Amino acid sequence: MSEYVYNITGGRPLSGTIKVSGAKNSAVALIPAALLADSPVTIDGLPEISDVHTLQRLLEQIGAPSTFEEGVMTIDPSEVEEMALPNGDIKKMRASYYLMGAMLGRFKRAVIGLPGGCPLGPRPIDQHIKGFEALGAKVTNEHGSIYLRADELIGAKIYLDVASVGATINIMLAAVRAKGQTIIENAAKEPEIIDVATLLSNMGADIKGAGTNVIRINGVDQLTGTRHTIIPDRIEAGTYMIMAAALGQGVTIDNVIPLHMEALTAKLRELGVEVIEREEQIYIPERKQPLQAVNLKTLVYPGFPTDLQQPFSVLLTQAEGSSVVTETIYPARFKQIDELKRMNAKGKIEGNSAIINGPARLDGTIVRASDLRAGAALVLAGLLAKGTTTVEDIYHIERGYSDLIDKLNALGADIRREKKN
Ligand SMILES: CC(=O)N[C@H]1[C@@H](OP(=O)(O)OP(=O)(O)OC[C@H]2O[C@@H](n3ccc(=O)[nH]c3=O)[C@H](O)[C@@H]2O)O[C@H](CO)[C@@H](O)[C@@H]1O
Ligand SMILES: C=C(OP(=O)(O)O)C(=O)O
Repeated sequence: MSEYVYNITGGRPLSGTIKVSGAKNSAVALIPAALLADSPVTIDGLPEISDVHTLQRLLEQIGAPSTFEEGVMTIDPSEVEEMALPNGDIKKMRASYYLMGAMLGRFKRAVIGLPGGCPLGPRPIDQHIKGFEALGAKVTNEHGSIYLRADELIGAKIYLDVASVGATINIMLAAVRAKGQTIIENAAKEPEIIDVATLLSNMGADIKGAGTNVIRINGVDQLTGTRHTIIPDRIEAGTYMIMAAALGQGVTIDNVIPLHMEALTAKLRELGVEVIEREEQIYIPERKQPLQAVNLKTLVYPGFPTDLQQPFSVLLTQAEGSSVVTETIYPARFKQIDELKRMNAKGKIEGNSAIINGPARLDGTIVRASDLRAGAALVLAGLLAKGTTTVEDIYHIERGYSDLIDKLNALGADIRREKKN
């Protein structure tokens, strides 16, 4: 439960330039990765989101203090201690699981509580554990904490049953300090994995193939501090592209890597939206034609990202015809649909698909963000709706969007963060 809500007055067009922050899903791995160094690591361009602050507190607890100002964080891991992190902040986010790989790599031991994060249906970590075990760790679950213990870590060949982002990065974090070579097969290929591999390589690690489905890591004895600039957040950028497609009178999305956006760009064009790619920007001009229904399937990168499915489904409520959205990553990731129906959207869920019929004129009401991207979806619904929309449980949204309100209000939106009545 959150004390604050977003009150959104809908129907206002968006225009101007919006700047994307550093990627949440990189940030939450880069910060734990710094624990593997023997001297300070500086990361530039971090987003101001609660997941970053939560990690900062967790690092502080284990003796790695940091400073964080204007997106620049310097972490001093030189005195970090092997301490258990069973409860509290560890449960407030998903990616606290990266402390397992980082602590295992550094100390060959770790005790870390099971993570929290968005409730998207089952989110097992069996592939992370399989990887740690292959490297020689004994892994047990005791009273809700994962205990990892190894005499030494030894490189191994690990085939992931699913191309998991978290497992790929977590295994990489431990394997950079293992003896000999680790090969991760069926590795995930998301851009955030390349970003983490870049930081680790600049710290002295030997990693080849990040961004492909086979990653080879030769373990090293020591990693040292460095400075790294994070990649832009492709999910934040995508959220703004979708908002611009819905309500834009000419919106420039700045600080984006257009190559990372290709699946969304192609889908938007299919829907009837013009998308102009520039070097580090994407421009969405005012739409001159109605949106046409499209079908969509979420896939691992470079397919359509599951994290954009929920905001995109709101755009589909505005399209003419019937769209089918199929989730292959998290089959039950459709909690936004019931809330959208309360706002007059027409749709239903069948198995791992949502069928959305449009166009619908959305009406403002009180809705609840069940998770981060459902929250972003409801903000867009509120921007489109007639009257006022109140979005509750915004703490989910603030886990992943940096300065969302200021950025959107600067484009012409009317969103107020207010105490719940
Ligand atoms: C912090 C972070 O980066 N979060 C992202 C990361 O989450 P996360 O790393 O948790 O997602 P994964 O890539 O691991 O999960 C993908 C699929 O694999 C399954 N799975 C995963 C691990 C495992 O050990 N066993 C298993 O079965 C999951 O249930 C899911 O169906 O990637 C997801 C998929 O792109 C995104 O939605 C999240 O925003
Ligand atoms: C699911 C997400 O985040 P997390 O993995 O941190 O819960 C997300 O960013 O959409």
